[in-house]
Amino acid sequence: MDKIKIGILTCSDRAAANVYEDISGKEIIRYMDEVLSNDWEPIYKIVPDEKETIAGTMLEMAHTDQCALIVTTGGTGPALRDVTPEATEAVCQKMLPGFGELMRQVSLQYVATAILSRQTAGVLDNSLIINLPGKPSAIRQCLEAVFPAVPYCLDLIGGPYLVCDDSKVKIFRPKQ
Ligand SMILES: Nc1ncnc2c1ncn2[C@@H]1O[C@H](COP(=O)(O)OP(=O)(O)OP(=O)(O)O)[C@@H](O)[C@H]1O
Ligand SMILES: Nc1nc2c(c(=O)[nH]1)N[C@H]1C(S)=C(S)[C@@H](COP(=O)(O)O)O[C@H]1N2
Repeated sequence: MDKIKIGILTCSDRAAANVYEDISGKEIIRYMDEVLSNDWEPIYKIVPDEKETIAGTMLEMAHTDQCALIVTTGGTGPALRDVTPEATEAVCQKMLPGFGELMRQVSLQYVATAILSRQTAGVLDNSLIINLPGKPSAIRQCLEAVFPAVPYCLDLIGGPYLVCDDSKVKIFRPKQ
């Protein structure tokens, strides 16, 4: 069987310019390695905070690389150059606002500034895109909150059948 492809997209001017090491993107890869029982392969890219570049990379990951899931980090805040949610909205046919709502609610337990993130999620053809904040500590906090619903979402959009280590994530698939 083909490996499931997952896009990891770090949106950060400074990580793209090698001012700092991209810890957050690597943390997303580590999380997927820990929880997924499927054979999977990361398609990993770091781009600056440019809406057209981010949107173009999302389209490439979805259509050319056939990524079932695309997880972004960074660029979700209120600063002028934070445009990851705008890029996500530009390419998605459907938005899934519940992802952002839950991630902000969970993040508020850790930082009062959680409300500054405009992180969202949406469906681009057969791919699910999820935005995470840039802070390395936010990655696990946010993914743990939403991941139980991710496999069923992929089922509904014609993606691959995800299986997780039950001791790490309790996947929820409603009975059909
Ligand atoms: N990908 C990352 N890897 C490691 N640390 C990061 C990353 N993204 C953000 N950080 C850390 O979180 C802090 C706050 O992130 P900030 O919101 O300013 O980043 P950003 O908007 O994603 O990146 P930039 O401003 O370079 O485009 C940064 O100063 C940095 O210490
Ligand atoms: N879980 C979690 N969520 C978080 C944070 C965090 O440290 N942990 N940082 C907040 C802050 S300070 C900002 S400005 C916004 C947007 O961050 P971004 O622009 O790096 O995406 O995410 C927020 N959400």
